[in-house]
Amino acid sequence: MNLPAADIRNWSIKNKLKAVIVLTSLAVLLVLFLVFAVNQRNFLRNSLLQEMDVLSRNIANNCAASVIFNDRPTAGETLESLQANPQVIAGIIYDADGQVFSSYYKQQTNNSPMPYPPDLLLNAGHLFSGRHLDIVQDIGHGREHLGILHLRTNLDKIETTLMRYIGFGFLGLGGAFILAWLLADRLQGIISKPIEQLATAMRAVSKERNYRRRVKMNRQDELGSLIEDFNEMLVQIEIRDQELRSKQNRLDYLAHHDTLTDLPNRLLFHDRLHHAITKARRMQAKLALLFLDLDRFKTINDSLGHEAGDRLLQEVAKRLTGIMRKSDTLARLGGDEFVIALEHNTETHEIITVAQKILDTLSAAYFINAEELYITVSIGISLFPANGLTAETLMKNADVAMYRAKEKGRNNFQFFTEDMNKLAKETLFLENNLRKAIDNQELALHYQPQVEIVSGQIIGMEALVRWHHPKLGIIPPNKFIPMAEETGLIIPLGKWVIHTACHQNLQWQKAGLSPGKVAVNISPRQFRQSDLVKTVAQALAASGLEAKWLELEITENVLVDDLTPTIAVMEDLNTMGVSLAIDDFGTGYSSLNYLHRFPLSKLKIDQSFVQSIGEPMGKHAIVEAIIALARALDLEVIAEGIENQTHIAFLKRHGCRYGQGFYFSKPLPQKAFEQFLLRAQQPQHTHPENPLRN
Ligand SMILES: Nc1nc2c(ncn2[C@@H]2O[C@H](COP(=O)(O)O[C@H]3[C@@H](O)[C@H](n4cnc5c(=O)[nH]c(N)nc54)O[C@@H]3COP(=O)(O)O)[C@@H](O)[C@H]2O)c(=O)[nH]1
Repeated sequence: MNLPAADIRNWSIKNKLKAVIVLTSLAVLLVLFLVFAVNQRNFLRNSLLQEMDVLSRNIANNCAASVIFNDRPTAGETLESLQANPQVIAGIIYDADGQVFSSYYKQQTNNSPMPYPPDLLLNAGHLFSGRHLDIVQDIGHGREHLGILHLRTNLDKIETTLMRYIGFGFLGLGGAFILAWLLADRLQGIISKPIEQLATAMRAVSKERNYRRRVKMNRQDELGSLIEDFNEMLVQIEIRDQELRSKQNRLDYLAHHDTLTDLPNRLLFHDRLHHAITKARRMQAKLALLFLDLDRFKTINDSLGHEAGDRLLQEVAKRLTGIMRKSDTLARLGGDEFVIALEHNTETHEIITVAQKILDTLSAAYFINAEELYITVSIGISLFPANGLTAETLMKNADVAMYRAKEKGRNNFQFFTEDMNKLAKETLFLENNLRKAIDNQELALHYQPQVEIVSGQIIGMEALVRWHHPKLGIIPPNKFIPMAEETGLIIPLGKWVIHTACHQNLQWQKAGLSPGKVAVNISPRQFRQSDLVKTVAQALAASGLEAKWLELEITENVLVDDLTPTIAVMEDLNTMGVSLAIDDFGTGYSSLNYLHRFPLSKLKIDQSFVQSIGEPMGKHAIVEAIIALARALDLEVIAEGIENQTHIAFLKRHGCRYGQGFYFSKPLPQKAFEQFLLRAQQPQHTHPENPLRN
């Protein structure tokens, strides 16, 4: 049998051990047996040699006389006595001349005459050759050499005896093999069993991934150490496995949850919504998706800082969790957006109850960093299957409905209708078009005069952007400025406004129209843009307008950002000679504590306060307070949104020096504003109530 080394290597340890034990035992026994056989052979040969030596001496002595007396018959008789020894096959007596004197050949033996003994035999006295022992004995009388006796004995008896021994030996070896095999089978277990147990445990561990499993065996040898090490290794793996599992669980949790609020995130919500839809489809049930977006959260975040914003979001999440049922899924999509999937209570009146509860719960006061805050929420609602059959469509439509809620004045909820989609598409259309509007020269500036209330003298004008859409006509800034802010388009748009306003103002000055300062609105995103100072400098340089004729209107939200960089930008502008006014003053979150630190020149009272003047619930006190504050801080004050004499009278009475509003003029296109400036220079056209009207 041919056993390649690779095959043997593939044998089990058990079989290898058995083979080693059995082969080793057999090899040892075989060697012992060979040694014994050789010894035995030598012993038998020596015994035979001694026996033949005695026999040959006797015969040599007995036939000495026959040789002396040349008595061949007696010598023949003496040789015949060899018959008694069956091993002797021939005996020959040679005389001193080497001639055969007498001979004996055993009967029934195919004997050919033996030649005279060779020198080798004569010198040694005996010789084992092949199957014979030849022995030579001197025949002498005293010192006289009479001849030699040559006896030949066959070795059959020795060989038979030896073969018997060998036969027994092989039988013994066979028995020893069986015994060794049985013993090996038991002995190998001492080594291979623990290894097998280890292997079984390893297989089980890798299959079941049960690292709590241990191999139990009490041994003090190397295998004991191996098992101990193996168990220790399992302990380590178990610890690592637990660590890994907890890390994986944590990662899994983080991948599916919002870390700030601990609510499910967009990914998990999408998954759950998908399941809820599948279930609803199977059960032919309804489903409601509520899309929540906090109103003016950005303002709070900007004014009170991100930490306060985060705490507010956490509190909102807590309140929402408090009013949700277990079957509802609440998630935070990111920023100030939350979503809720309602699987029960999906009748319209029930959804309205939930939505109203959300509005009420979230609008209650929040106390964050010792500040009392209020926030509202706009909710868009889409229904399965009426408003969409997939999670994506339901989300999109609820989002669209939420935007409608924002447009409807925030702090309300809206159910999705197909019309809304049309509107959303229009908004997208506008956004895409706005990108091209600057290059296509579709933007224009309108100008609204700013007036010294008492004298009616024009002190400047506010530049207000308009979009002349080739198909849609004039689009008011309220419709595209927020979108421009959101998309970042406000940066190129704002640049265009500053450049155009500076250029136009100088043209009017050159035409001798005394337009005064031009005020340009700067949105928060524009202000935060690092190159605002550069943009303004470039606009002044490009137009040639002196900086003192440019005023930038920023909203209060800008002031609540990081103070140091805000002040730095304002100071750079101031150093340049550009003045700064706070627009919509009184509506934001600016801290009066810090107001004096900003290099401002003007406060602009928000038109909502001005327009409430004369109304029963009018904000007269606020208007008065802003005027007083401006005076205290040595700032100019201008009221915007002046529409009638009542407003004028109140403002005059309380010392508000400047004003702006439809009372004086609506924002006018460039040409119309030129006419307005011209008329203002002609005192004969003065209106009885409004010096600027005719
Ligand atoms: N970042 C920029 N914002 C701009 C720019 N141009 C305009 N805007 C902002 O868009 C908002 C809406 O502006 P608009 O429709 O032009 O309305 C202005 C006036 O028309 C309106 N106004 C003025 N007087 C009266 C009044 O007596 N009654 C009345 N109902 N409305 C009046 O107020 C708007 C000016 O407001 P303000 O800027 O706060 O002085 C508006 O927020 C603009 O700021 C631009 O180029 N960049």
